[in-house]
Amino acid sequence: MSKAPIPDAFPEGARIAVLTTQPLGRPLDYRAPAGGLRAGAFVEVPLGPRKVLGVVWGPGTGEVAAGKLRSVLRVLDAAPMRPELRAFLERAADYTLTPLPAMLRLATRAPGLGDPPAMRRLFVAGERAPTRMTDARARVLDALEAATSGLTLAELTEAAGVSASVVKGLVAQGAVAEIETPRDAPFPRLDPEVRGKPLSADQAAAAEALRAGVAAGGYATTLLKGVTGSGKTEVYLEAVAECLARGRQALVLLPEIALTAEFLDRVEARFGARPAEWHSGLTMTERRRVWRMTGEGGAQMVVGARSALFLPFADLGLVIVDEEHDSSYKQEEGVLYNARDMSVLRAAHAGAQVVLASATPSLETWANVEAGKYDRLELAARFGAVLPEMRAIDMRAEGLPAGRWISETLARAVETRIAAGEQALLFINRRGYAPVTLCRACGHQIACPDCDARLVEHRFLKRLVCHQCGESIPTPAACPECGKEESLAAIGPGVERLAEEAQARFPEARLAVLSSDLFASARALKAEIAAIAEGGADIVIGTQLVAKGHNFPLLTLVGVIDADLALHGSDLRAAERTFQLMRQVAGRAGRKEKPGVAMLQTHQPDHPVIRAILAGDEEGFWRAEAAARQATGMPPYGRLAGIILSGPEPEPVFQLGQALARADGPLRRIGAEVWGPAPAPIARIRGRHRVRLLVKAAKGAPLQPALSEWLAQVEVKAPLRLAVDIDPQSFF
Ligand SMILES: Nc1ncnc2c1ncn2[C@@H]1O[C@H](COP(=O)(O)OP(=O)(O)OP(=O)(O)O)[C@@H](O)[C@H]1O
Ligand SMILES: [Zn+2]
Repeated sequence: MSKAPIPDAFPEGARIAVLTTQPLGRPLDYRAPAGGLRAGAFVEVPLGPRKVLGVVWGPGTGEVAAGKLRSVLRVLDAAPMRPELRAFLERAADYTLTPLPAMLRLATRAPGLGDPPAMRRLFVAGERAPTRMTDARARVLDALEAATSGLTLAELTEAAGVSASVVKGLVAQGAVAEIETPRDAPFPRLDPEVRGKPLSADQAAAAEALRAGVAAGGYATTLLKGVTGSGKTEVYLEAVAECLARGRQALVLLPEIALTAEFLDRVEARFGARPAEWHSGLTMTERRRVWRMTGEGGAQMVVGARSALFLPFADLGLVIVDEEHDSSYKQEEGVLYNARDMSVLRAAHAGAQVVLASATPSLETWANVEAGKYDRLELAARFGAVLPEMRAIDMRAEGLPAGRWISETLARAVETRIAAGEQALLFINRRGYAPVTLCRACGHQIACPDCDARLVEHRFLKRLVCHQCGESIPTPAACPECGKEESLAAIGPGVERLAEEAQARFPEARLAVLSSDLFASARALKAEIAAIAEGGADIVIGTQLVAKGHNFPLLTLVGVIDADLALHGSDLRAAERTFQLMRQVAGRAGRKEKPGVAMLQTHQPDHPVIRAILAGDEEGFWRAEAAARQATGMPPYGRLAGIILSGPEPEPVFQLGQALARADGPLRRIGAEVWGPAPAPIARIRGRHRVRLLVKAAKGAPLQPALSEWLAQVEVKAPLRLAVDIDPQSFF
């Protein structure tokens, strides 16, 4: 049966369907305005008394009576949304069971995106130094230096925390200049012909294979697996070069903003200019420019966080997902999606190549390679360096006194490194000073009033902080339960406490503590990372922030304080996560001339996961892990969906869960099982009680339609809420 072609140009008066970002579910019918319009056009339409943004989705469906049909108010001056992106949004909405308008919102996150081109006044650094430097003036100059392009007066005063008169004063002295520029200028051209670094034979072979994929065009996904420090970045930049040379656009996703600074420098070295950036730290002006320029082809390359994959690329040819195993690619709030998986989906629609780069790929990706869905390229050796030696420190034999966490063996190794002018990293995956604050008099543990979680002491902030909701209280002097003074004791280590111990143990050493909550801004964090790379510290103490892709040339020793920490969760991925994290953090050691060592403090040196980490037997580890998941039908060999119900009172939440469990017919029909309802491991967050159900289905089962049918049977009325998490990564 052949379908009639769907027209994509509509004359004045034609009935069209417009999808808005309002929570209505489906597109609504409108009438095309004078001059007609095309499918994909961005429009403004009336909705009740309001004017809202929408996209022409296709011909009208006829659900609005002809007499009630309202006309499109205006067609916005923006490149129409391409069929590729519209199709992707529909598929992504179906896959994640997200209403289409919420998906559209992800793709339209730029202010004033339909405004006509205009000039505006920006402030940039001037030629001269200010006559007299003050704190306020220094902040203005810092803010200008940090901005990717100039800033408006409002952005500059906001970023620097100064009044407009400070800026005007600097302009008068020539230390700040005003320029008139088009609101949305194209980004500087990247030149793929600038020569890259000479590649090793392995690197060149992998780069050639990636180039060939890009040259062939069309969709394919390749895993670029390379040990830490093997030069994956250099290799995939060659694929970017090929893509740019063919006039198509490239997107590089990074898991962490703190990684972008170093990465942008490398791009500039390779292509002679900096690419566009997309992440939560952008100003509104920058956002709008990036959004428009990706749509008009004025941005050849975008480096960004996960939401960059919803940008309106004019011709997307390549997507790189760096550190593809990283759990931060899963968005855990709002629309629940995995940016790695959605990148593959987007690329399939756009006819683009995908490169998933990692030293420790996810089991999902490994399984897709095994199944022949993804290609695989391998970099087995470090570039100009050797892999670190891995050792265990058996903590049962160390006899460490209570309240101390650095073993003698590790401490001596640190001293040796410092004496040699090298750096050591002490790694603990826990923010704050101590995870538990306990009253020695009455045994009370201080908890968050709104969450089922203990408050974590942050001594640096002098507060107790809830890691679930972010609320905090000043650290009390007396027990809030029994009132006894000076009875509160910190139990267990966090990164701040470890720093305290290290300072006492190595009084001469210069310490740098890297934890996301110790930095007021992403910029301050980037500056600290750059300072460490240049040798500005002897000992780096860090959380998982330091495990990811940083290059610290002087770092030769990594000490993991508690390698067992993540091993024992009920989490399905506990083994996989531990393996990845330990291999990644160890991979920070010995990346240049001097060889490195990683020492893992553990109480279970014979645990199979710890042994696999030490032996570096990756294929063996993956095969064992895959076999275990296969035996239980767990992902990636089976499918899961989490249902999270919440509400201010526990009873109605449970009743809703029970109603769902009883009505499991649609799930049973596809052979799926439902577990629960059960209180969530964190049974209350922000005052809302939480209940979970877990649906498990066979790999090929039509899970989403069954879930839709199942969930449609119950009515979820405010204040109750229901969230669906397809392929859940977390189970809290
Ligand atoms: N061909 C090359 N010529 C010169 N330097 C190189 C080359 N390949 C890699 N390097 C250098 O080696 C270091 C490691 O490379 P890169 O950061 O690309 O590794 P990676 O595989 O991404 O590591 P990780 O997985 O640990 O993040 C970098 O400092 C990089 O500049
Ligand atoms: Zn809380």
